[in-house]
Amino acid sequence: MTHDATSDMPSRRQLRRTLRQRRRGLSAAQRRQAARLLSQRLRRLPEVKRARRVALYLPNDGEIDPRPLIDWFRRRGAHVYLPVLRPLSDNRLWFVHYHASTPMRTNRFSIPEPCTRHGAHHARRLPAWALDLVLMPLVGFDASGNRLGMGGGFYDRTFAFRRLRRPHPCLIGLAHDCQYVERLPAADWDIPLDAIVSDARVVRPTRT
Ligand SMILES: Nc1nc2c(c(=O)[nH]1)N(C=O)[C@@H](CNc1ccc(C(=O)N[C@@H](CCC(=O)O)C(=O)O)cc1)CN2
Ligand SMILES: Nc1ncnc2c1ncn2[C@@H]1O[C@H](COP(=O)(O)OP(=O)(O)OP(=O)(O)O)[C@@H](O)[C@H]1O
Repeated sequence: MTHDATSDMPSRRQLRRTLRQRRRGLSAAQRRQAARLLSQRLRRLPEVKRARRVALYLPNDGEIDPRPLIDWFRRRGAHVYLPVLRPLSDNRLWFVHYHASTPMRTNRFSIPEPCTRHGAHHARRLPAWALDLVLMPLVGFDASGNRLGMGGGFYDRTFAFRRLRRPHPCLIGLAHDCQYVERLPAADWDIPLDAIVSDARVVRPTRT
């Protein structure tokens, strides 16, 4: 009989369902407040202050909203990028420069993303390794800094190279604090994050 430390925990699928419901259940006022607190917390972190090329995301499915940071980054002369699903469906992400007049389209998950068909935007596309900082969405996080995502493995695949080439880019998961669980069942392919920041805490992973 096989036995492992995660066998008595709810499955990743069950956890995803519960935690996604939980974040979607927050009121508009709670979301606004959480986004404000998150932004204040992030602005104090040295790796955030230092970053020149930053990827964030447009919130979907109750995710905590990183958009209050966009103007702050721009004022500091940093460039902001958004994830774009790579065509040919290899389940990896590209990052495309994002500003007020960036042409957008919705991807197959109905999330808006910069439209890369627009010729001028090809040049504004960065591979993942060229970023300084990636603020990534998550569904669940735990005290050791493990991350549970939407289940597509997009971020895991895109940043798999970082196992070999640490510490660049810096990876920070963002969450509503209600997405915290004491212990997540980790998977072999999970990429280690440098920190997870919520409206109420900063988790620095304990493993190296
Ligand atoms: N805001 C945001 N952008 C992101 C991600 C994310 O998690 N959040 N991603 C992080 O990887 C990538 C997209 N990955 C996603 C994976 C699954 C679903 C999702 O909603 N799945 C639905 C089924 C939707 C459908 O098939 O039409 C579901 O599971 O219920 C969304 C995004 C890239 N962009
Ligand atoms: N580096 C990788 N190479 C190949 N397959 C991978 C890699 N990372 C993850 N996968 C595959 O992707 C699938 C989804 O992974 P997982 O459940 O960890 O996604 P997630 O981290 O929750 O999602 P996301 O990163 O999109 O937010 C798994 O079936 C896994 O086999």
